[in-house]
Amino acid sequence: MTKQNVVVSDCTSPIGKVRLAASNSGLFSPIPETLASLDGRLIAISKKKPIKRLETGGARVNAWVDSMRDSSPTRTKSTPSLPEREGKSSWILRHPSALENFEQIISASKGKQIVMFLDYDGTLSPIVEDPDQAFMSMEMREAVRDVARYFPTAIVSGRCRDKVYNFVRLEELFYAGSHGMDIKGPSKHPKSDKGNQELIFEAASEFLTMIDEVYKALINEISSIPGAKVENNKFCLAVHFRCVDEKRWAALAKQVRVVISVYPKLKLTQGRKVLEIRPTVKWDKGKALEFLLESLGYANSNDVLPIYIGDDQTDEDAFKVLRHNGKGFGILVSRVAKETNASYSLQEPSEVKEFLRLLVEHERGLQ
Ligand SMILES: O=P(O)(O)OC[C@H]1O[C@H](O[C@H]2O[C@H](CO)[C@@H](O)[C@H](O)[C@H]2O)[C@H](O)[C@@H](O)[C@@H]1O
Repeated sequence: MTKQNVVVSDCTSPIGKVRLAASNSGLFSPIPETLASLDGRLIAISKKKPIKRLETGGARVNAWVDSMRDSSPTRTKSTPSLPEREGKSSWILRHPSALENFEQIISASKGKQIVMFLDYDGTLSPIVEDPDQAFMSMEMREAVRDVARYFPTAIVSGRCRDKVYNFVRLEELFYAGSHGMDIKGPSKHPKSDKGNQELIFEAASEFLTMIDEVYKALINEISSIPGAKVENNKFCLAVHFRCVDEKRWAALAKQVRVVISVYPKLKLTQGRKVLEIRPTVKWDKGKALEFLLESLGYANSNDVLPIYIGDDQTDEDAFKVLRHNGKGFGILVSRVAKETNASYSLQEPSEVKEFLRLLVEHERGLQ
């Protein structure tokens, strides 16, 4: 790989500081276990399997490669076709379509303020090989813009906040980048209890230098692996292996783990064909969701219905918060059945767009 393959960050410097305690949580990644049916399609059911952090031995590397292989399950030839399957999936019964159950969601929102939380990659934009080309469609952008007219709306992404803003380009939204560690609100938002004061929050400012250091080390280390990319997401890093030959995944995983093994305050997690390096702060998309609800004046309120739509493992933190608080709904975007704390499901970004449109239509009908 040449260094031109390396994605260079366009992120800016820190604004404020919030110090949080470090945690040493373990790593979990989805391992497909069995197959079931989802609306007539074959689906692999994933189970979380704990993986110990930062060990670089052979068995551990194999475990990592297994979970890397399964981090974005796709249908293969060995997968039975639609008619080959029988029976109803218990998964789809537990996580029914948010489109087919739209009325149920609407009736739960009666007398409540919907607050919309949207993940970016795989939710608003389709998954593509080049992370810099993950554009959302004009129609999706319109749908998000319309939703934000009626409901406070936040984009919650693993990406650097500036980068995700550059993809979405809607000033009226809240943006939580770096998996929620970097939050900025619109300069004016009537619902915010901060009034017209701009909302800015950073959960891991003290890690900026470390992340930058690791970024440089990783660029150097993985430059020999064709297709590998490091993306600087400001408070975290993403090492992409979507374009790396599977035979090289073990080498890549090992190199990444060797680099971060000298940084005990960083942890390694997985997303869709991506290894993510994050500070061990107790902050995630779930905390960002709570923070934003509080900023909007809805802490401990029963008058709010948060809806969070996301496709990835890191979105589970937000789904968990909603489930735990018994308020609002998580909606998982996935074609395959996964262990999830989401209440509903949607298959792909086009269904997300449809769902957003239905919400807007419904709200317009009320006015
Ligand atoms: O929280 P998200 O907004 O979903 O961000 C998670 C990661 O998304 C991006 O990577 C993913 O999408 C890429 C473009 O479709 C794809 O090439 C990659 O394989 C996916 O993992 C983003 O590039 C990462 O920085 C984010 O952490």
